[in-house]
Amino acid sequence: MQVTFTAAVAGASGYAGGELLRLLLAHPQIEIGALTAHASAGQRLGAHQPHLLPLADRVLEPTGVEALAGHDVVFLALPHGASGEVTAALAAAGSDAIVLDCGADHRLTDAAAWEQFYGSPHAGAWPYGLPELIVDGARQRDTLRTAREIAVPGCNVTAVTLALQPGVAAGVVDPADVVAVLAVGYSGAGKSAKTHLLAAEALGSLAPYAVGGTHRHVPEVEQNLRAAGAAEVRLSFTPVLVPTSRGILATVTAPLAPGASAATVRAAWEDAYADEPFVHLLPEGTWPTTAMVTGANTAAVQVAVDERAGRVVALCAIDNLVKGTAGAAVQSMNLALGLPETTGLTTVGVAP
Ligand SMILES: NC(=O)C1=CN([C@@H]2O[C@H](COP(=O)(O)OP(=O)(O)OC[C@H]3O[C@@H](n4cnc5c(N)ncnc54)[C@H](OP(=O)(O)O)[C@@H]3O)[C@@H](O)[C@H]2O)C=CC1
Ligand SMILES: CC(=O)N[C@@H](CCC(=O)OP(=O)(O)O)C(=O)O
Repeated sequence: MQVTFTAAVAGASGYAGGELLRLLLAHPQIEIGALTAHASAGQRLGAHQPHLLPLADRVLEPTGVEALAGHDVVFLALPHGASGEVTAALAAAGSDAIVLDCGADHRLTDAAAWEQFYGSPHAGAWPYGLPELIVDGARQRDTLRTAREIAVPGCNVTAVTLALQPGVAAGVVDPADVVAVLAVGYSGAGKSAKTHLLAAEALGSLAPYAVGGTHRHVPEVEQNLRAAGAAEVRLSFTPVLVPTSRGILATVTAPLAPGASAATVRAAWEDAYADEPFVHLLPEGTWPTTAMVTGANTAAVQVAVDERAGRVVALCAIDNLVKGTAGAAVQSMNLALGLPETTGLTTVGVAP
C-alpha cells in the first residue's frame, strides 16, 4: 500500500493556491487537508475555484495555526510578508510539517538586497525550490531532499534562470551583460490585482512594468546566476504584460564568451538538461511557445547564437502557475518527502 501524506493549502482562494490544489488532486500520495483564506474565510472553495469541482463544497478556514497544524505538508500561497507569522506559529505549536512558501519572503540570501527591493525587514533564507538550479556544478535537488522549509522561486526568475544558467555554468556566455525581456500573462499578478483584470483595458494591449531595473526578481535572478558560477552578474530585466491568462516567455541574451562557438553553446545546454525530466531543450531551429507548456510542469528551452551581434540568445517558456509556482512547489515537496521527483506532475500540456 502506498503511503499518503496530508497537505494543507493556505491561500486556497488565490491563483497559486488553486493551482496547487489542481495538482494535488492528481497526486497519488497526497490527501488534501485544510484549505485556508483571508477575506474569503467561511466561504465555499467552489465560489473562488469553480474548476476544482471535487473540492467545491469544502469551506475555507481562516489562515492560522489552528487550521494548518497537524499536516505533513503546508503550502503557503499568501502575499509577501504574510508567511512569517504563520511559519512562526506553526513552529511554536511543535509542527514538524514540511513548509513550502510560494511567496518571496525566504528566497534571497542577501538581506540588503531584500530590503532594497522589498522595503521590509528580511525574514531569512530557506533552501531554494528550483531542483534544476546548478549550484557549483551540482544541482539544488540534492539540498531539497533534506529540506523542511522551502522557498519556491518567483515565476519570472525560473524562466530566466532555466534559459541562461547552462551557459553561465559552462563559461560560454558573459554574465556581466545579461539582457532579459519577458512576455508575461496576467495571472502572475494574482487575483487581488484588480486593475489587471479590467478586460477592456488589458485585452488589446501589451504593457511593460517595473522598467529600469526595479523589478523585485532582479536580485533573485542574480543570486541564481552566481550560484551557477558567475563571478559578476549585471542584469537588465524588463517584463511586458501580454493579454493571456497564463504563460511566460523569457528571451535572454548575453555576449558569447571568448573562445566559445555555436557548437560549444549547444553542447552546454544539451549537457545541462539531458537528464532533467521537466526541462525540455527543443530541437535546433524550433522556438519555445507558451502554448507548449500550458498546464504542464515543463520548461521549454532553446538557445541560438546571433553571430552578427556576438550574443547568445536563450529562450524559455513556462506556465507561470505550474513550473513557475505550484508545479515547482510539488516537485520540491516530492524531493523533501523522499518520493520520486516527478510524482503527480505532468509534462503534457493542453491544446489548443
Ligand atoms: N500568480 C503567480 O503566477 C505566482 C504567484 N507567486 C506568489 O504566490 C503567492 C500567492 O499569489 P497569488 O495566488 O497569485 O495571489 P492571489 O491574490 O490570487 O491570492 C492571494 C491569497 O492569499 C490570501 N490572502 C490575502 N491577504 C492575506 C493576508 N493578509 N493573510 C493571509 N492570507 C491572505 C487570499 O485570500 P482571500 O481571497 O480570502 O483574500 C488568497 O487566498 C504570492 O506571494 C505570489 O507572489 C509566486 C509565483 C508565481
Ligand atoms: C504579471 C505579474 O505581475 N507577475 C508577477 C510575478 C509573480 C511572481 O513570480 O511572484 P512573486 O511576486 O512571488 O515573486 C510580477 O512580475 O511581479
